Amino acid sequence: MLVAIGSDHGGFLLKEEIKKLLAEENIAFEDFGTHSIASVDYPDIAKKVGEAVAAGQYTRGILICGTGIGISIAANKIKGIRAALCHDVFSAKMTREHNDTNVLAMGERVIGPGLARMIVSTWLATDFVGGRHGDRVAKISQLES
Ligand SMILES: O=C(CO)[C@H](O)[C@H](O)COP(=O)(O)O
Repeated sequence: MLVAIGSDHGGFLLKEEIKKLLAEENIAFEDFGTHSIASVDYPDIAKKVGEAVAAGQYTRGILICGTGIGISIAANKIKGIRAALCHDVFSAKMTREHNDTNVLAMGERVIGPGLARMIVSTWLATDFVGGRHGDRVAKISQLES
């Protein structure tokens, strides 16, 4: 498992918290920025992380902005990316089992670090179940061509 993580300024503090979690769980990661609370544009970060994941250089991506909405919309424009905005543990589990999502998005201005940690741990630990869900994910991929 190799995780690409990134945020805009609105998600910077939560990104730093999630990096601590990844280190605690011995999960390798690379930080694609931003590296301070100075204002940046979230599509630029989504592009860096999304393209790295879509290219197969990283197993999964984690993206954080203020709400998680903009950065997930941007990531989902990249071919091969299935990004899910999750602010609860149930959705984090189900989006891995049913949607095989390869990017998790969250909003620092929406949830606290404790819940965010649980969401990340659940999302990283949950496998795609395949079967009928595989057929549906294949149909999502067909929408890209
Ligand atoms: O949540 C976001 C996008 O969905 C951004 O983090 C948010 O729009 C940034 O806003 P501001 O420039 O006012 O800090």
